[in-house]
Amino acid sequence: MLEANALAVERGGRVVFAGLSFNLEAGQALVLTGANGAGKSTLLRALAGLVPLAEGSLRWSGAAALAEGPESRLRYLAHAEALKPGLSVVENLRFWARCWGGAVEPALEAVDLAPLAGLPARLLSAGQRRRLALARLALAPVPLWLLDEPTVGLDAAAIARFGALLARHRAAGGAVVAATHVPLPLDGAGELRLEQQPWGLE
Ligand SMILES: Nc1ncnc2c1ncn2[C@@H]1O[C@H](COP(=O)(O)OP(=O)(O)OP(=O)(O)O)[C@@H](O)[C@H]1O
Repeated sequence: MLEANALAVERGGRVVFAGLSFNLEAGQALVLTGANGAGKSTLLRALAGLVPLAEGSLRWSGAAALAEGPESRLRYLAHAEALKPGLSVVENLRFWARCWGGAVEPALEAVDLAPLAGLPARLLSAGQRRRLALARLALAPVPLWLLDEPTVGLDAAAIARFGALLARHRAAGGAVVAATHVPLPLDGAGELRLEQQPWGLE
């Protein structure tokens, strides 16, 4: 699905990482680990096409991955939930469903937020906000999910539900790349450990 070859990214004139290569096939998961500042978020942003590559190449394959633009190929969930605080839970999801398609009710059910559907997003707890962000993944299917510390703030039940969502995505041929400092519910995932660059330790 995705072949990353000798990737390098520079930020602020410094090399964040270089020479990173990996392959991701349908159904596979890759967990990015490494110290603070090692470049996990930067790699996710580069895979999402939000940060330019200084070197290397990304090659996509498969009809779904090549269809139209990045929106049909991947979902990127950053640290920030990017919610609209004045809109209710269900209105937030409807906004994204208008962009990407998909059904709102099953997505709310997938993260157990249906009972809070009418609540303004500004009133959600930290874990509920994170669950609403994750609900976006359950809208329209895309081949690749890029997730930055997706379980931060989630309780045990929410992590289990998220694990089920990940498993359904992978069983349907989806792939996952996730940055994390804690174990994730991703059976059989590979690990790519990013090493801190020397300047990051100064
Ligand atoms: N726009 C930028 N300009 C300059 N340096 C940047 C920029 N964005 C990120 N960096 C630097 O790139 C390095 C990697 O940052 P990144 O956020 O990718 O690390 P991370 O591994 O995700 O860290 P954490 O575990 O703390 O989330 C850091 O040293 C950071 O300061």
